[in-house]
Amino acid sequence: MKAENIVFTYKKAKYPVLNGVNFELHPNKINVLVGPNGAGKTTLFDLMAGILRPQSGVAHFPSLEQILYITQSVFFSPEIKGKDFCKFIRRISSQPASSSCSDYIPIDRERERLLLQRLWDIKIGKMSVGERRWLFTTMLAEQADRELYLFDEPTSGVDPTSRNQIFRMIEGLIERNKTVVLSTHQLNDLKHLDCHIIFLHNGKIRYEGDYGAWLELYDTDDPDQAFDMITSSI
Ligand SMILES: Nc1ncnc2c1ncn2[C@@H]1O[C@H](COP(=O)(O)OP(=O)(O)OP(=O)(O)O)[C@@H](O)[C@H]1O
Repeated sequence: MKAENIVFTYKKAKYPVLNGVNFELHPNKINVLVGPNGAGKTTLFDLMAGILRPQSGVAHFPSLEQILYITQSVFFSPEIKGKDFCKFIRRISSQPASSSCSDYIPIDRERERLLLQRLWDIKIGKMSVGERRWLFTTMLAEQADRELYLFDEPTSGVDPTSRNQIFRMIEGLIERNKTVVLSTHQLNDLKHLDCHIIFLHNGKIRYEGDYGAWLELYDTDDPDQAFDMITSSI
């Protein structure tokens, strides 16, 4: 799965957001899209999902039926409860919807089972931002069987324990040979993960490769410093 020389300009915009973007997704690592606010990460997700089409260049990604794309704002009625959401996701994945909370998270993931139990009878509108994001990301990714998973900032607003749970779930997808791309501004979270970094800035990919090699390139062990250096040098 790769992008070749993608150029994309929004209608009425003076300049292209993406101006000759090339990268190739790594099948066995967590692909992480990094870049400053407004760099075009969400735009690139929309292009990978086929929601937007490039003005030129070629996007080699599966068709939308083979993609699970969890955007920053998944909308569900605030009136439905955690359990209604879980059952709904089961039904649209053509699986029987169980009324038992414990059927939705494997038995060895005790903390996540407790969290789901807590959210089971709470309305989505009354959950915190982080609780809602954890529920949407975990349930959708666990139930849907796709080739490519796109997560736009899945851990934003989520506490460290739940962020870890989301990363464990993502590692599980990779073990099942799924391709995963996520975006994040929390670069320290990536330290202990096997990541393929795709760094987008000023319309182009400025770095693509291993997370450790990226830090070595900037002679630092602080990813925020490497981020600062890459964005100030161009
Ligand atoms: N629908 C749109 N029409 C016009 N311009 C847009 C549209 N959506 C985004 N943009 C512009 O395109 C640029 C890239 O936006 P995008 O949301 O892809 O960035 P991002 O890297 O995801 O940012 P962030 O890290 O803040 O989420 C921004 O300058 C934004 O203002």
